Order: sequence, then structure tokens, then C-alpha cells
Amino acid sequence: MTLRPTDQERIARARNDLRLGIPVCVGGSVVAAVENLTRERFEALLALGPERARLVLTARRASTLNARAYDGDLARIELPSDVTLAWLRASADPASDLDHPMKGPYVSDRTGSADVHRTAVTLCKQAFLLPAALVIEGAGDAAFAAAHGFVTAPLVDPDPDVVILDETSAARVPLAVSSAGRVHVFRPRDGAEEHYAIEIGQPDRAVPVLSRLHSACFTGDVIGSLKCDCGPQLRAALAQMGAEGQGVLLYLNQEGRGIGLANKMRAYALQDQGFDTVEANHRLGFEDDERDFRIGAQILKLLGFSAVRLLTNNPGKVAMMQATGVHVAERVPLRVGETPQNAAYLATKAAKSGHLL
Ligand SMILES: Nc1nc2c(ncn2[C@@H]2O[C@H](COP(=O)(O)OP(=O)(O)OP(=O)(O)O)[C@@H](O)[C@H]2O)c(=O)[nH]1
Ligand SMILES: [Zn+2]
Repeated sequence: MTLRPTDQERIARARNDLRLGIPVCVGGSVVAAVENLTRERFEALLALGPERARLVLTARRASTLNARAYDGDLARIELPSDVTLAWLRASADPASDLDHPMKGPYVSDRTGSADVHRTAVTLCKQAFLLPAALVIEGAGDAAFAAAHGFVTAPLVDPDPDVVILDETSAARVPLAVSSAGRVHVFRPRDGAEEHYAIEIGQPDRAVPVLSRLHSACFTGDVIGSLKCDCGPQLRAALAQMGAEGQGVLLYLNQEGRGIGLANKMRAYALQDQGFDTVEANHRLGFEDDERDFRIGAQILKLLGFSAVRLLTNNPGKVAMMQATGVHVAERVPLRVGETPQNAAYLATKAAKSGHLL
């Protein structure tokens, strides 16, 4: 038994520090997120060894910039001799791509290991920052970390097992759709976002339960945005559960298909420039969908459910539930909330993400 933080706890700390703009040390290298890098820290980091410094971008972002991604999912880009913080930021953030299309040429590194660089980008994504990092290779050993008060973290598995969640608390909440509502809060052990389950009635665990995996959408769920169908889907799902007298709605805090609200608004700004919902994610450096649906399956199992009638138009959710051992006895379509403003969005989801109309 030791009091020392576990690897998972050190990773959670590193994620939080990057979000605050504080560099961290991973595998003997120094890592900083580009998004919130201050000029002082940028200059101090560069002074550690500009020849060992790399801008790390995802292959998605690199392809927009015509940079080579020799590491498959990543590009490790050498810094130009006249590098500025503005260049780093413009390379990371597509907001000005159309105004300043020529930021290159970019020279990508193809030597050595990209493991630390991959961890750097994974941590940025987990912190809901732009997936872009400045890495100074070999400059961040234990003595350096201790001297600067930097957190040291191990390499992060880019393809991890699903995080374990624990039920933190639960209480009765009478709802407009049913007086027999109950809200359960689940907390992941990796220090990430909590997720909620809204149980309606007392569903029989022996038969498939009417269920929805709903991903948080502040704009659609809360303020009535017409750009998506989330709010009407949320309310229609709850209404159907209320009418049937039972059901379970998982409210998963995976805002913006897992990229966070700040990045979703960046994606919306790109959509106003003419890119569709998938292209906008890619230009930012994200995959189309960064969510982990295994979390929803785990919550259902923790609540004692092993089979569902799933309210969704997304075949990916059905496939993931089946793959994680929750039987989908029926897919129940949920087609509500179409507006002139979200017609193109829904059409893109059908054409590119396989959503069923
Ligand atoms: N990145 C990004 N996320 C979006 C955009 N529009 C909506 N979202 C997010 O997309 C998610 C929608 O989630 P769900 O309601 O589970 O929708 P779905 O995957 O289409 O599946 P079903 O609704 O079950 O058919 C929410 O997290 C929204 O915040 C967008 O243009 N870009
Ligand atoms: Zn939405």
C-alpha cells in the first residue's frame, strides 16, 4: 500500500494541468497544449532546445495543412527557425484557415518514437482543448519536473479499456413526464466527467428496457438551438418513457460528440464558413465522433439491465451496445425536431455517419 498517486491519477492531474495551461512531463519530455500556451511559457520552452521541439497535430489537422503524418494518426512537425506563437496557434486552430491558407510548408519528422507525442495529443483531447501540443523531447526528466513543479505522467494508452464508473448517489426526482423519476450519478475513476441515468418507473430487469443513450448538447438540450435535433429527441424520449411508465435515459456528458462545448462552437464557426459537421470536426483535428459508447453500456449493466429497446437513429450505438454485451432487442426510431436550420446537418449524418432516416 502506498500513498503515491496511481498512474491513472497522475494522468488525470496532467490533463487538468494542461487545461490550466501548465506544461507537464511525460516520458522524459515536456508537453504543453498549444491552445492556452502563454508567450512567456512558449519562449521558455523553446529555450530548452528548439531543435528538439515539435508541434504535434493529428493526421486530420495535418491533412488540412498539407503536412505529412508519418506516424499514422499524428504529425510531428519541426518548428521553423523564425517560429512564433502566432504560427503555432494558427497551425492548431482552423479559424483563420480560409483567410491565411498558406501557413506551410510544414516539415514532418519521421525518425524516433512518437509515443510521447501521441500521449500529448490524447491528453489535449481529454482536456477538451484543441488537439495540438508542443513537445520538447528529452527536456523533462524527473529533476526538471521537480525543479519546475511540473506533474509527471506515464504514457497514455491511446486505445484504453473502458473506464470504470461507480454510482455516486441517487435520489427520487419527480418529472413532468412521470412522478416516478429517479436520477443516478455515475463518477468515472479516471477523474473525467460524471454521467447521469434517469430511471423512470421501476423497469423489470428481466425484459428489454426502453432506453436512450443521449449525449449532452447544451445548445440543443438547454437553449433550444435549431441547429440540431437533440432537445426534441431528449424530450420525446422522456415523454415516451413516461407514457409507457418505465424506461432509462442515460445523459452522457459527451458534449459535441465528445469534443467539448468550446470545440463544438469552433466547429459551428467552421460550419458558418461552409463546412459540414464532419468536415468541421476534421479541420479541427478531431475524428467525426470522439465518444465512447461503452460508458453507456457499463452504466446500464451497473443498473442491472442486460437488454434494451434502444431509442436511436444511430446504428453505431446499436453496434457498440451489442459489442459490449447489452442486447439490443429492438431499435426504436426517434425522428423529431427537424427544422429548416438542421436539415443539412441531419442529411450529412445520414450520408456520412450512417444515420437512419
Ligand atoms: N462536434 C459536433 N457535435 C455536434 C454537432 N451537432 C450536435 N453535436 C453533438 O452531437 C451529439 C448528438 O448526440 P446524440 O443525440 O447521441 O445523437 P446521435 O449520435 O446522432 O444519435 P441518435 O440521436 O441516437 O440517433 C451531442 O453531443 C451534440 O452536442 C456538430 O455540428 N458538431
Ligand atoms: Zn444537439
